[in-house]
Amino acid sequence: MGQTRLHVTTDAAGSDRLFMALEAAFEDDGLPISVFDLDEANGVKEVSLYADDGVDDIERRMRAVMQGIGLTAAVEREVLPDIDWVAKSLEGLQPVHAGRFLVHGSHDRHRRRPGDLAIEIEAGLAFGTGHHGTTAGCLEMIETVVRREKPRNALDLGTGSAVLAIALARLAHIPVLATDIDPIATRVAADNARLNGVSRYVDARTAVGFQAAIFGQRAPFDLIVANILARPLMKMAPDMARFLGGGRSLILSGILERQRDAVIAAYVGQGFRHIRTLWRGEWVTLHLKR
Ligand SMILES: C[S@@+](CC[C@H](N)C(=O)[O-])C[C@H]1O[C@@H](n2cnc3c(N)ncnc32)[C@H](O)[C@@H]1O
Repeated sequence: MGQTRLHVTTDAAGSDRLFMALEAAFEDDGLPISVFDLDEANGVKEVSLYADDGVDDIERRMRAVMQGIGLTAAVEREVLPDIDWVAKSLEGLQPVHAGRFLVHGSHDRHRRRPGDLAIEIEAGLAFGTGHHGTTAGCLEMIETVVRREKPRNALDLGTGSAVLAIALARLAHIPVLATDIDPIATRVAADNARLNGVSRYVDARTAVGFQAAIFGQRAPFDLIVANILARPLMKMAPDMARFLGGGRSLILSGILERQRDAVIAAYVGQGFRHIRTLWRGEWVTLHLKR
């Protein structure tokens, strides 16, 4: 059966509140939630929650969440076709440049230019085609940090398609532990590492946060990159401090501009200092050091 998208149209302030409230309410269900600009000039946004089954119950809970934050708006449904829509949507996507990196699909191999560090990402079920501001921000930050610090082992936590792990491997030729909570993402990550000729560097594993023995075995890391979301990243601050080597760099993304100060504060509390912020749309990417 296809997936159902439950969506609500609202203004910018309403979409922020709804996104956060849904994130909190559905955290344990692990349902994807997204915010999309319907009309950027007029601040009209659409918040979507994707459900595979139990849609009536999820819609009821979604309405209760909206009631809880005093948001009155219609919840609409769209049954998504049972086709590989990710593949379909990627067919039309343009390659993305971020620093020296070029992230592209197989159909755009001919558009690589000399000097590009090309990363080919096949259409798949995992997040990370380079088009999102958080991925592009991380790619840019990775280029700067790797050039300056020459890390010798790295961790990409929340690897998705492995786009960042592949970038690290291609640029620095170093072992990268690439972990994700989602076993499908981990499988896609390993496939993409193979496709890009870096499987000897990229070790894709399934793990929730830092809950696996492999982290202890591979630590301390010279560089950690984590593009997840602000709240889980704040919770992980003590573990990041534990597994990152002294004087080493951490790149964080998946953070909205308005969450930036809170995330920095959580990390300063663990002995980190803020080095640089990159803004991409409403998203920020942080470079921190310990
Ligand atoms: C925004 S995507 C980033 C993907 C890719 N790294 C990129 O930059 O495009 C976040 C990824 O983090 C994973 N994730 C979310 N929470 C996690 C957790 N607690 N531990 C490990 N992975 C997590 C998700 O499954 C998803 O693949």
